[in-house]
Order: sequence, then structure tokens, then C-alpha cells
Amino acid sequence: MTTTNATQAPIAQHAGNQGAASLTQAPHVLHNHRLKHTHATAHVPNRAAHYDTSLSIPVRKYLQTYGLTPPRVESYEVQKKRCLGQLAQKTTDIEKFLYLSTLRYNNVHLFYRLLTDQFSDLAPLVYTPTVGEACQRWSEIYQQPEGMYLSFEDKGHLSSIIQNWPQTNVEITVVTDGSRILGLGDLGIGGMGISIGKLALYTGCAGIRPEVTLPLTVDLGTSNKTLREDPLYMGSRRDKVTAEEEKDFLDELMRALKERWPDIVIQFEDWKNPFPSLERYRQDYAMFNDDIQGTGAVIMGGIIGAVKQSGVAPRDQRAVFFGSGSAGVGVAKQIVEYFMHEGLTEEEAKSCFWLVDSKGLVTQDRGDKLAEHKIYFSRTDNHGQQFKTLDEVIEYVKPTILMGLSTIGGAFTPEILRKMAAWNERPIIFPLSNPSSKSECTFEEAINYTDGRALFASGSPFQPYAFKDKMYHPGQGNNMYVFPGIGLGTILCKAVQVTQGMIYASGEALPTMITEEEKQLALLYPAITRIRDVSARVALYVIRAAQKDNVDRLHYLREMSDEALEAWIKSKMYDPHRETKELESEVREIVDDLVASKL
Ligand SMILES: NC(=O)c1ccc[n+]([C@@H]2O[C@H](COP(=O)([O-])OP(=O)(O)OC[C@H]3O[C@@H](n4cnc5c(N)ncnc54)[C@H](O)[C@@H]3O)[C@@H](O)[C@H]2O)c1
Ligand SMILES: O=C(O)C[C@H](O)C(=O)O
Ligand SMILES: [Mg+2]
Repeated sequence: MTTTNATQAPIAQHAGNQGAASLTQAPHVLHNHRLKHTHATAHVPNRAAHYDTSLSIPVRKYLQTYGLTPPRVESYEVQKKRCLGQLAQKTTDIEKFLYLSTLRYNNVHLFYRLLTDQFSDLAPLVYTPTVGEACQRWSEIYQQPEGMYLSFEDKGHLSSIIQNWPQTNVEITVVTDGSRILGLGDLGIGGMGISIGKLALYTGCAGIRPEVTLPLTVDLGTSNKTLREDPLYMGSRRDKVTAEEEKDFLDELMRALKERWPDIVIQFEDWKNPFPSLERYRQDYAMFNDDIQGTGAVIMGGIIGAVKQSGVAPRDQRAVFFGSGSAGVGVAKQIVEYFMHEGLTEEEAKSCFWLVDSKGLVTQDRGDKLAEHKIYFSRTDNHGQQFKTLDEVIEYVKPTILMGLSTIGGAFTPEILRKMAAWNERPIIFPLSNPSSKSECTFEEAINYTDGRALFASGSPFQPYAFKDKMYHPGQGNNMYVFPGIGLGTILCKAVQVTQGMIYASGEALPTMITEEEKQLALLYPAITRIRDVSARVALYVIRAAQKDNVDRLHYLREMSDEALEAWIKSKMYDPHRETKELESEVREIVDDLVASKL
């Protein structure tokens, strides 16, 4: 046995050392194999959390970290003051992003304490919009491993490579190939930023433990020539693999993930053409596509309130979608389902939508071969007329709803916004493209050019805006309101699939969280500061839908009342504030036991 300096130090001299007396009598070397709370950072199974400066002296001694951190035992308030002070000294958002990444790596619980406490300020730095720039500059700003990279060249060996992931338990992964990151195009392995960012929100919003999350990026080549020629680029130099090659690779990947972690939930994120993989895997895996389904659900959740406030019945709504990709079609289909719940037939509901892509209005007789996912919404009532620009389309349709999922920043011009205001008492205007630079208009523009009458939600965050002596508050129609709860609900009830019913339910949950005060302010989404409660509610709805669809496996949850189930969900959520306290009491209990056994 060796003697540590720590145990020889006069414990009683230190502040915050209640219970120290028992430690003075404890054996010199204590092994921490009994600890449940040996939490790692998201990636490296080191003891970073054991260096938290809020840990008491006896606990530091037990953990053998005594002397390795400055002597003072700090409150969270002091830790927060220091961190926010350091953050404030960073002059650019990317520096702030890096500071926060390093903090997460070095002290995961402190990072999540800060994120949950200061969510409105910090989420835009950890996630959209800053994560967009981080992905663009990933190979330049790279600092530490925080996820898994699997290459096309690894095909045939994925199962054994996945064994390298140091955490034994993984409950959820976000997987991207980086081929369509936000509205920024193909960023290759830079997509890792988005997997990490989404999973940070899984933990921050839905309380999924950080060490059971796996950020995953597959390097299937990149169509981005600039990246391929960049000497710093950290991915392969190959061009994008073919769709057939991608399919074979993904088949192997999905099998390998499930083989190692049979209950894993898999979220696909930011793939250029994600429809085939969703169709291929949705039955056999607990998987969903965030851009098609998460976005569909979150926008449906906002539209429910917007349609009510507009005073226009669903059957009289006329929705122009600028952008007909994964998100555009996902959102339109989800709203069709909502309109059907409101009594419309599928044909009636579908006829409320006009989709626009880079070639103009999507019609059946446009003369080009429409991508599979656009056919459902292609118009047949255009009498041979074609409409090339957004201007032409909106003049033709005179919409009540204008959705932007086009990646074209500024596409909703002042003229278009003015027209929306002229045709509608409460025009519904949702510029949903990310990041902020790709937003089809800003909040300020929407308010200015509609004389404050727009019912507004954007993908990226905007600040409240004062107009004619009145304060206006933007809604953020971002899938972050639902994906954390979808994942949490799926994990907790051990669902074997993420059904369409579960997706629909996640969107339905959102309006139930809007307070009376928020309704008075015409807000379409609950305040983001309540995101943990919102995610718990989403998880409740998702679990109920899983039960209805018979895909849940934790059947005793079926017997619980909604109140009891929601409370149970909350009790399962990781709470970074509780974490260090639990470590403290666990260590103290062990030490007391050990001391007692020596008496
Ligand atoms: N708010 C959210 O939660 C959320 C969720 C998912 C996606 N998005 C955003 O939506 C945007 C699109 O994502 P996606 O997955 O659908 O991408 P995508 O590549 O599948 O689709 C983009 C669509 O925009 C159209 N488009 C491109 N240039 C155009 C032009 N000049 N004129 C008209 N249409 C044009 C394309 O034809 C295509 O239909 C991205 O900016 C993404 O960040 C937002
Ligand atoms: O990542 C986001 O902020 C939302 C969405 O998934 C997107 O692709 O834009
Ligand atoms: Mg996305």
C-alpha cells in the first residue's frame, strides 16, 4: 500500500469539509471500484468530473484528486461566474463555441449546469447557428475527439471498429454523413459538429446522460471540392460514394450498432437525400430522421396555434412552401396529417399546398423528372401554366401561409412580405432555413413589412423586436423542441420503432405547454427557457403513442396516470446539478462504511 499526500494533510484546515473526521481515520488508499458515479466526459472515460472544484475536501481525498485542483471548495455560483466571465472575454462566436466544447470535455457536469441554466444564451453557441460555422471550419478548429468517425474504407469491419467506443452503454446516436449541413451544403466530416451539437441538446433539454450519447459521422467522401483540396481537411479525399454504395455501408452500420447496443435509438441528421434510408430502416430499428420527421412535428406544433390565431379554417389555408427538400416535404406531409385530424380528407388537405423548388412551382407537367419525394405534392390544376419564381407563385396562389425551407437567405423580400400582409389579416410567415444567414427573412423584416401582423417562427433564433412602441417576440420553429423528447420517450419505454404516431404526438405535445400569458402574446411555441419541461411533456406524448402503436416494451408504464408518468420521466432525467451532490454523498457513504468496518 502506498500513502497519498492527500490523506496526510490536515483535513480540518480546509473549508467545506464536513464529514472529514471520518476520513482521517480511513485507510490510506481507498479504491473507488464501488462508485456508480465514475462519469466520463462524452468521449473519454477519464475522471474529468472528479476534478470539479465544487467537490469537498474529503471527497477529493477519497478520489485521490486532492491537491490536483486549487484548494478552495467552490459553490456553483462561483464556478458560473468564472465560466461566464471567461466566455465574455471571447470575441467571436466560434471562440465561444470552442471554449464551451473544451469545458464540456474537461468538466461535463459543469458544462451542462451552465447550459441548462443559461439555455437561451448558450444554445445558440453550442447549436444553431454557431454550430454551422463550426462544421464549416471543423478541420481548422479541431481540438479533441468527441465522437466516432467511420469511413467508407472501413466497410466490412464496422462491427469491430465500433467496439473501440470506450463507453459500454450507448442509448442514442446522431449519425450524419455531413452531406447537407443546415443550409450550408456538403461539409464532409465537418458534419461531426452537428452530431455533437444535437446530442448536447439531448442531454441539456431531455436529460439523457452525456456518456450514453454517441456522436457519429460517416465519411462517405464529399462532393465539396474545396474541402477535398484543403490540406487541413481531416476526411477522405474521395468524391461522394454512389447511392448503392451508401446503402450497403448503412446496412452494415445499422446492423453493427444494434449488435453492440441492442436498444440503441438512431437519429439520422443532415443527409442530402434521407428518404431512402428512412424507408429502409424505420421498421427494423428504433430510428427516425430529424430533418423530415422532427421538423415536420415541430412545425406542425407551431402551425396548430398559428392557424387558430389566423382565424382562417384549415380548409381555407393556402400554403406556399419555398423549398421542397427533406424538410419541406416532411413539414407539408405532417401538416396534411394535422388537417386530416381537423376533418379534411387527404385530397382536400393535400390541395392546400403548393411546393416550390429551384425550378419553380412543382407541377406534374413541368417537363422534368420529379424526384420521388416531390410527386405527392405536385400540382395538376395548373392548366399547363408554369411558375418559375417565388413572386410568380405567390401572385398565383395568394397564400395564407409562407414557409421557407429553401436555404436561400433573404428570399422573402419586402415586396413579398407586404403582399402577404395585404392578403391576410394575420399572415403566417415561417422562414425556417438555417443558420441565420440562410433565413428567408429576419424577424425584424417580417414585423416591419407586415405592420406587426405576422404570425412568425424561424429556424434560427432572433431577438425580440420593438415596433411602434410594442415589443414583439419571435417563435423558434426548430426541431430542437421535439427531437430530445422523441429520443427520451423512445429510450424510456424501450420502443422497438419510432412510429409515425410517435412523431405526430411529439408535435401535438407542444401547444399543451404554452402558458396563458404566452397565448396572450400570440406566441406559437413555449418559452425556450422551459425546454426541459417541454421535452418531458413531449416524451410523455411519445410514450403514450408508442403504447397505442404497441411498440413499447416497458408495459408497466401503461398502468400509470399521465401525471405519474410525467413525474417518472422527470425523475429519470439527468440533472447536472444533482450529479456532483450525488457523487459527494456516495463517497461519504462509502467512507463511513469503510471507517465503520475498521472499528
Ligand atoms: N427549422 C428547422 O428545424 C429545420 C429543420 C430541417 C431543415 N431546416 C433547414 O431547411 C433548409 C433545407 O433543408 P432540407 O433538408 O430540406 O434541404 P434539401 O437540400 O433537401 O432541400 C432544399 C430545397 O430548397 C430548394 N432550393 C434550393 N435553391 C433554391 C432556389 N434558388 N429557389 C428555390 N428553391 C431552392 C431545393 O430545390 C430543395 O427543394 C436548410 O437550410 C435547413 O437548415 C430547418
Ligand atoms: O440543426 C438545426 O438547427 C435544425 C435542422 O436540423 C437543420 O438541419 O437546419
Ligand atoms: Mg438538420
